Amino acid sequence: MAELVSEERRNEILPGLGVKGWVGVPERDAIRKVYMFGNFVDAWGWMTMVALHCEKQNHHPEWLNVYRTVDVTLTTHDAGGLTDLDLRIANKMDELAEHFSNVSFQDDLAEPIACLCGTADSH
Ligand SMILES: C[C@H](O)[C@H](O)[C@H]1CNC2=NC(N)=NC(=O)C2=N1
Repeated sequence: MAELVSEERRNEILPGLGVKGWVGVPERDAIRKVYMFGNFVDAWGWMTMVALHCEKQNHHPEWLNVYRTVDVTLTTHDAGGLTDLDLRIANKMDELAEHFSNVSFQDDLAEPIACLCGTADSH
């Protein structure tokens, strides 16, 4: 089974994801990003590309689409928190979003990603 990301690796990786709009989820060992695409078709197209990738990896996001926004939460249910699978999928999501013009992310989400540094120790 995939292991929770170590504190050392969190300190190394999470700040970079934070710059790209990923935040921590209150009370959960999970990361979240709200993408805003140019329109619904782009949002859905991106979700389709991501879904095929996730199915291949057998690792699936919690996500919600409303019109041109996609609110994504990543965590590994089997492990009860963040694993490398989540970090890899987060990077893949950002990479696939680059195929679209006029994409942004919501940057006023509450919880800074740094709050997840060290969370692995408490499990
Ligand atoms: C049986 C199957 O491998 C598991 O249920 C997979 C499927 N996709 C998953 N996705 C996520 N996000 N977490 C999991 O623990 C998980 N487990």
